[in-house]
Amino acid sequence: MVAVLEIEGLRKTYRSRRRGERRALDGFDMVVEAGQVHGFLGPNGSGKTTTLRTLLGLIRPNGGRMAILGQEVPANLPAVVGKVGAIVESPQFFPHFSAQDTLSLLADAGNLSQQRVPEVLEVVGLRDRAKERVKTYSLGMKQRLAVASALLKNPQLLILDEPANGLDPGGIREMRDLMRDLSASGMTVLLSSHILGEVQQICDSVTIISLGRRVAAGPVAEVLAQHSSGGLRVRLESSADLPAAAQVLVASGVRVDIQPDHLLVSGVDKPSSVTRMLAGRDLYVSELAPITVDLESVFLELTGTAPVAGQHRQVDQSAEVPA
Ligand SMILES: Nc1ncnc2c1ncn2[C@@H]1O[C@H](COP(=O)(O)OP(=O)(O)OP(=O)(O)O)[C@@H](O)[C@H]1O
Repeated sequence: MVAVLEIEGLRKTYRSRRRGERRALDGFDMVVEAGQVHGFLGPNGSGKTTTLRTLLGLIRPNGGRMAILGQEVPANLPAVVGKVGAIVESPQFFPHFSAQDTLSLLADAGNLSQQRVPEVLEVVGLRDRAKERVKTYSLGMKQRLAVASALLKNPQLLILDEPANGLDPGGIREMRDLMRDLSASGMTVLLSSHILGEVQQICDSVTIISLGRRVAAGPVAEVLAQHSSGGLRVRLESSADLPAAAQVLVASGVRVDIQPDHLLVSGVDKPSSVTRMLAGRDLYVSELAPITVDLESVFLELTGTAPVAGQHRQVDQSAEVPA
């Protein structure tokens, strides 16, 4: 696999009079391979936008290295900038311009073919409103215009910060299909999002950032598997047999948690051994299912941001740099 994007040991410290020196990125690493839709996930303030802005040369890092399409950036940014489309934070458009005029202007400014304008308007579903002023657009329509502007140059790498922001459920689904189509056409997509169910459906791979450091990365299925307990849910034909079944399993060295209508079993090599052991004692299994984890629970565990009853979590992910 070819890496379209590589980040190693990226560091960024912000200085302000009020808060002193704060570390937003603390040796962050990320690799995005060609043709993937890659999810970039992290709690508020964990360093995602700082990473993307640093990558695009908008802010200067304090250390580490980055490469886009094999070119070290920011040094070689001019050589790759034409192959990277990005929306980082909500872009602002002239409110009195139509989508068509906006894109036409951007195409001119970027020395791109005007033919791309109707093509991208069609792709993002704005064709029928293309001649109306941007100030009459809904949030979701402005978001679609932003994606259209990033697609104008038919980039090899598309970077989208919260692209589903403000989209209705139909729009979210269209955005999902659009990203799949773009990826199928060979484009690599880096997608920063907080909608984890969506990320789990769209993305091939993910990087999770917390406190300016990578806490997980890899294909979505692998990240989920690494954090799955490997446990099983076991139901019996009769719930009255659960205590007896638990005794049999515990005696064979398996960990068992008795629930009202099933057992949670962990530490089993082969699920079939559970069925065999219990059937040998005339206890019959009616359901044996692996306990699955989703991206949201993995994210909450790894970033330590699961809600705690009675507490209001304060959002501050940057760390104070010791004097
Ligand atoms: N210009 C700035 N000056 C000072 N601190 C900043 C600046 N920009 C960002 N920070 C701080 O850096 C940390 C990381 O912010 P960043 O915007 O990268 O987070 P994020 O992961 O994109 O968050 P969100 O999910 O809320 O968009 C935060 O603590 C933020 O307050």
